[in-house]
Amino acid sequence: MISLEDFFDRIQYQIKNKLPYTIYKKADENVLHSILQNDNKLYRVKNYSESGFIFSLFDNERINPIIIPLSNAKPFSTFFIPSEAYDKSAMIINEPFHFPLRKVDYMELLNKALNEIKTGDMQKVVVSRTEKVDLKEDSIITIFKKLANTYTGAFVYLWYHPKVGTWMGATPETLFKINDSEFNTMALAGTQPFQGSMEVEWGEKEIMEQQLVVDDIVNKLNSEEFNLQISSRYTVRAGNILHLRTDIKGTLPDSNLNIGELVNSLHPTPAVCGLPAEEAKKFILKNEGYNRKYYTGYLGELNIPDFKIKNEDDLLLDEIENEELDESTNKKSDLYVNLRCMEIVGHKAVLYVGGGITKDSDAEKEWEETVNKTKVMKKVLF
Ligand SMILES: C=C(O[C@@H]1C=C(C(=O)O)C=C[C@H]1O)C(=O)O
Repeated sequence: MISLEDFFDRIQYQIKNKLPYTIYKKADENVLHSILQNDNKLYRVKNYSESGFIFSLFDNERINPIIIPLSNAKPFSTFFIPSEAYDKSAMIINEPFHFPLRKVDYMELLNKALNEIKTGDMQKVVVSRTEKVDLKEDSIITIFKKLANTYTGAFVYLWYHPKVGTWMGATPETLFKINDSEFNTMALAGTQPFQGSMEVEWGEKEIMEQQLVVDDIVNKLNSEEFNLQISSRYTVRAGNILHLRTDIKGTLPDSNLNIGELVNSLHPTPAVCGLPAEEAKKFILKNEGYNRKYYTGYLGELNIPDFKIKNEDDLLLDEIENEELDESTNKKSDLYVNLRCMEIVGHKAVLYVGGGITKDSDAEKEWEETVNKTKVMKKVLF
């Protein structure tokens, strides 16, 4: 472990020298991890046997994820105690939208999606939009620290590559985790604003929308082979909003399982695309009117040695050197869906937000949902 100051000095070095890096903090852990690339090349995943931090587009059919490979990068970790865990009250942010997307355009997209669902074969489609805001704070490190302090229950990350750009987010959604033969994932869908209580009622629309995600994951995984255990559905909080969540866990049927195959069978889940997936994706690419890029893609650790740094007791661990990563170290993968994220472009942030549409959706409410989702990012920007 290195000191917090040393940790951020090393990040500043990367920024100054335009070298790729990522910083991230997992949910409910008090450790910041970083992986700092030694050169400025753009590496891509070849066969998912590599170790590193991966970053994938939503539309990943023709292009493999970017990787910051441990073979050309150094991982560092530091102890980090969030100083401002999220407040108990709902967040109210009254700020003008600087570059508002015309609501009418989004309403048109929502109505088109609804119409397609009612007249065609699609059961669900997730549509989305962007919103551009001016940054008041110039330092992305400061914004990242605020994000990590505020959303202690999320996977919070900052990612930079000179050939791609800067992305940051606080996502509540796991694509999957693999530790040895243990496999964990979740179905997260359905949204309502957090208004001070977790004891809330969910409408039929949200329950059905989330159940579609559960069923789809279970179908794709082959329940018996994975020996799946499925939790009951419960409410989780992600900042100013609540979601429905089901945990799904199992055992990998084959220790040589190709992670790439698993990724490609699960992504994109109906939580970010729709059902049937192909039709929903086609609808999205044709009608959304902008490029999602890495929003609703996936990101995180691929085959990373298990450093077992989770709390203060592990502080004695020394800086982790690449030399220590031998074949016998247990390797874990921990991948997330890129939600509640933004792209930093100059002095502006492009916020990405969306929501699932089913036959029972109300366009006005879906618009409101995206407005609420932007507040997750705006809370740390204003
Ligand atoms: C698409 C997003 O979130 C997804 C859509 C949700 C919904 O429609 O209720 C809920 C959680 C996520 O699975 C987003 O945050 O942009």
